[in-house]
Amino acid sequence: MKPFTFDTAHSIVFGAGVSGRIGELALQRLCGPASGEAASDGANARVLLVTDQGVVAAHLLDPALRSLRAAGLATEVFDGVVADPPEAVVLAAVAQARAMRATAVIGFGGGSPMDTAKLVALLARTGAALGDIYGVGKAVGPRLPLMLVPTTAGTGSEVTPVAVVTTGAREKQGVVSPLLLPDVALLDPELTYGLPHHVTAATGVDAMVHAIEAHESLNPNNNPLSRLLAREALRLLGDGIRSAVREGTHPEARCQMMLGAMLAGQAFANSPVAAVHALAYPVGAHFHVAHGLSNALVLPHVLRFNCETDGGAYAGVAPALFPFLAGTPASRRGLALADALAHLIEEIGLPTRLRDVAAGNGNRAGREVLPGLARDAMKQTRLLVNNPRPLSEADALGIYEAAW
Ligand SMILES: NC(=O)c1ccc[n+]([C@@H]2O[C@H](COP(=O)([O-])OP(=O)(O)OC[C@H]3O[C@@H](n4cnc5c(N)ncnc54)[C@H](O)[C@@H]3O)[C@@H](O)[C@H]2O)c1
Ligand SMILES: [Fe+2]
Repeated sequence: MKPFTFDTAHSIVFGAGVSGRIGELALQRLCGPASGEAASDGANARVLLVTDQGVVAAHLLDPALRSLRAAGLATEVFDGVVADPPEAVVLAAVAQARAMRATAVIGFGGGSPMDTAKLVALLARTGAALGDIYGVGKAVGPRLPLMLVPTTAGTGSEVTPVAVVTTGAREKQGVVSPLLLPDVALLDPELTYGLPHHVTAATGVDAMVHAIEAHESLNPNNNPLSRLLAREALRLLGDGIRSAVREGTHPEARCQMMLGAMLAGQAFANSPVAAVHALAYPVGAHFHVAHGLSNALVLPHVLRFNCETDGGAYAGVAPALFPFLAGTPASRRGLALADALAHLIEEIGLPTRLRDVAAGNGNRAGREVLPGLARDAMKQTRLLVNNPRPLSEADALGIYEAAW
């Protein structure tokens, strides 16, 4: 067996309604002596809670703020995060943290607020410049004590060492460092009850892609723990997604989605994703569609491409997501998985063709944009090296043509 490393959040707290205890947990885990603070009664603690307007409008914050203040923690809110956060937003949040001399940071929302909070915890403490820490292992600590509270079930950011920032009109960069793993990941499925059905669907597919790509990743650190977690993630996500989309307050389905997304996050945090994400990033950037939907649009086509040279690809992972595929011969399971996913994506109400998003949402692009997308996808070498099959620019264009 190959040696491997597996990192995750220091502590994971999961349960329906558990965010009502956020004040008590923050006091114990972010303000005690373990966090480097002399006082453990919260008297000197100043918490910055990082979130976005959608989370505020959904009234998810009020109980959390009451709980934090009841625990005696002075708390300020930064609610200026936007989806796919640009550098300017991260810097504005860092400035607020510095101005209030924050002693701890809480990220509360989807991947966008959680990623922003990770960078705030790091930059507010060290004074480093954001531009200097893009890439793998460039960040230097220490960081402020950090808690992450997801309100979508998709990115798994609460357990990944990654923060993604939009750096130009159409480019994203990642900061990758174990320093970004939080002290506490607090998972309360009730926070997702009001998530709109299209966000539930898109973020749920994002989580599935994390698990599928982690399981098959060519990364040298692909490991048995990640594969085990990926299969369990897919079992939970496959079981829960239709009910969660249809009936947002379905307690069991929301638990399955939130736990499944977190397990998928743990899997890909230690066995990184590949070509589906590499080809999804340009789609999101050019057509301004959500991360999960970008993944859904290219997913079946990348899987079919990967199966062309290896009929047995995905044979181990397919039945975890779709138990009926256990009866399909291993040599045909990968293609059957691609077909079943295409069907599921349509069933949960997501657009299925690139041309659907290229022509809507304020966009007017025709298929002449596809070579530009293929060129941009090739910049994601960090991800492409993990793909089970080598992929050229011509291959990327072929996949976009198939997805158009
Ligand atoms: N760090 C990582 O490991 C990682 C992994 C994948 C993606 N990402 C990044 O995460 C971001 C995407 O995150 P996301 O898909 O969670 O979306 P998001 O955080 O951008 O949120 C999407 C929308 O949903 C709303 N929302 C969130 N929770 C809600 C709730 N409970 N009820 C109602 N509305 C709610 C938000 O206000 C927002 O409008 C992208 O920037 C992507 O690059 C990070
Ligand atoms: Fe993703």
